[in-house]
Amino acid sequence: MSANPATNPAAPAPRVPSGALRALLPALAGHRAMAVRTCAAALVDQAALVALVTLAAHTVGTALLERAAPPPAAVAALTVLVLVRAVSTWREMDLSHDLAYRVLAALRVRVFDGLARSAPARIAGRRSGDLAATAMADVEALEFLYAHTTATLLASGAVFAAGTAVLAAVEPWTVAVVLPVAALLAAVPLLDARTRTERGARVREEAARLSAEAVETVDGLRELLAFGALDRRRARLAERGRALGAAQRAEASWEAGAAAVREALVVAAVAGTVAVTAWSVSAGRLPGAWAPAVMALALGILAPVAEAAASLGRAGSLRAAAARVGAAIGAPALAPPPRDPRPVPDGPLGVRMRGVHFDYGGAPVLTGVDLTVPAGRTVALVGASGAGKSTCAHLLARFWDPARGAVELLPGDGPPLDVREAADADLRRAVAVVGQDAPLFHGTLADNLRLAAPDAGDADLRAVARACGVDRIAAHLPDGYATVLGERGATLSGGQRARIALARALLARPRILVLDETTANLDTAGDAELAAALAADAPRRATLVIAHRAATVRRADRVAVLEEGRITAEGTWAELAARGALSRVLPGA
Ligand SMILES: Nc1ncnc2c1ncn2[C@@H]1O[C@H](COP(=O)(O)OP(=O)(O)OP(=O)(O)O)[C@@H](O)[C@H]1O
Repeated sequence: MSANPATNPAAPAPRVPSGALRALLPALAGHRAMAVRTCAAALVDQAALVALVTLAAHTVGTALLERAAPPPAAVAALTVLVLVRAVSTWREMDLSHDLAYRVLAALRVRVFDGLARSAPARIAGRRSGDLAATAMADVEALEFLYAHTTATLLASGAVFAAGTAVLAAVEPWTVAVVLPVAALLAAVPLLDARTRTERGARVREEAARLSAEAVETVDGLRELLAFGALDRRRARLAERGRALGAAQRAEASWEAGAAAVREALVVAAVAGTVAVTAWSVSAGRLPGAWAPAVMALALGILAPVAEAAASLGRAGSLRAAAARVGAAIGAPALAPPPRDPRPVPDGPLGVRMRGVHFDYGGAPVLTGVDLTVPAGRTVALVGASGAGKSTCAHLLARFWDPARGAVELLPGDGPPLDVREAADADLRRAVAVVGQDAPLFHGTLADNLRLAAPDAGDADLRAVARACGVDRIAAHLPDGYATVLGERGATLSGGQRARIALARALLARPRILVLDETTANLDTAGDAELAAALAADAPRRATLVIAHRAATVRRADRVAVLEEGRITAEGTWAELAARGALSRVLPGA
């Protein structure tokens, strides 16, 4: 079993870059006016409370000494302060949460943009549950930072400064008690900032792991059941849950310790203030009636400092979440948008890979692929499993860029256009890739078909659906094309999903179509039916077919063999079969 940092204190703590919290603060920039209003409300809220307790203490002290009812003006002022405090508390909470939720909504979109920009390689390297944790739980955790920390810190600082000035004017010795206690309160979260960050990072990491395991388990429930692996998986989930619990417990007990230290400091401040005030009264420096007010003011300005110190401490444990969100937001684009995008010319298009080298950060996958699919032609790409065929498909659609070489669009007239320079929207309209298990989305069958062509009319939709056999699927669904498909199309068979995925691509009328094992889930008759659907307007597009099935490959105009990272043979089926170039990659050819 792997060492668990939450249960094994010797394990290296997750590394969190410094400045992670600060790096996210510009997210407030778009909401400056609201942030200022939130800080103002927090300031009024805290100031009203300090004024209220100070005035109340003074009123009671005076009434006791003079044995007289408090004057109506003092009662009225106290009433007003209670009302101001009530309204400002409501206003501060309302504004701070409004601000926090607006910022979080914008952050979620930016995290999604970052993932989309760096997908799909990034997604391949991380588990989807982990990504979901980043996008949702980490962003959610930051609510505390935006809603509670920033405004609390500023307001308590201002109230403390003003209160200290008043104390200094009335009885300077009380400042000698208040200042060191406030300094210690502020220092506690700073002193243990590093370990606090590490503990917070462990909690978030364990939560992300648990989320990844849970998503994977639910996704693979059928396989786990079929292979009798459910109990083992359950035990693993329980272990992950325990690890998360241990990390949370470690964080909570430290938090409890920090709270106890804060309380002890406040108690010391109470004792010190009582002693100093008594001494001041007995020395005749302070009128007796003022003593309760001075004590109330001293403690009243320390309470927000203690609260701010607690917020600062909790914010420190959010550093890991902030770092992950920041990393997702700042993820570099794997296919950066062109600086000076060029439109993709109208008319027929071919596509060419020229000297393409590519790797996923490890061993080279493609080492100089030269492959041309002319407009109006169909080329089949064959190769052993893992040879890099899907990688070629993804490069053609510009999910990634080659390390060396180029992918070029070949217009009927005019020079080749490097896909790195093509306007993204034009490129997406021109090129479609249909994989073996293209995911469907929660929504109606018609919505799924219109994914790439939202404006396609009903007549076009039905014609394409008929050609791909999707009309027969719709006929068996309760509401036909208006039937809501389950998440990822889970209610459909693999072959049905393949038909819908192909119809979805054809409806968008791509000029370059890449079929990556699209019909692998279909029987021979289904494969032939989809081939006929494709043949109908094959002359008006360039088609690259990646397949392991001989019948599918045979229909192509030309066949290219991908081996050891490059094209080792190319020609018609008959030519290659005669040379024996296909037998290695297509058994029986
Ligand atoms: N996202 C990824 N990150 C890292 N390595 C990857 C990634 N995708 C593919 N690979 C690796 O790149 C190599 C080529 O994979 P690719 O999917 O292109 O092969 P393929 O020829 O399409 O295989 P198959 O016929 O089995 O689908 C393999 O070694 C694979 O493990």
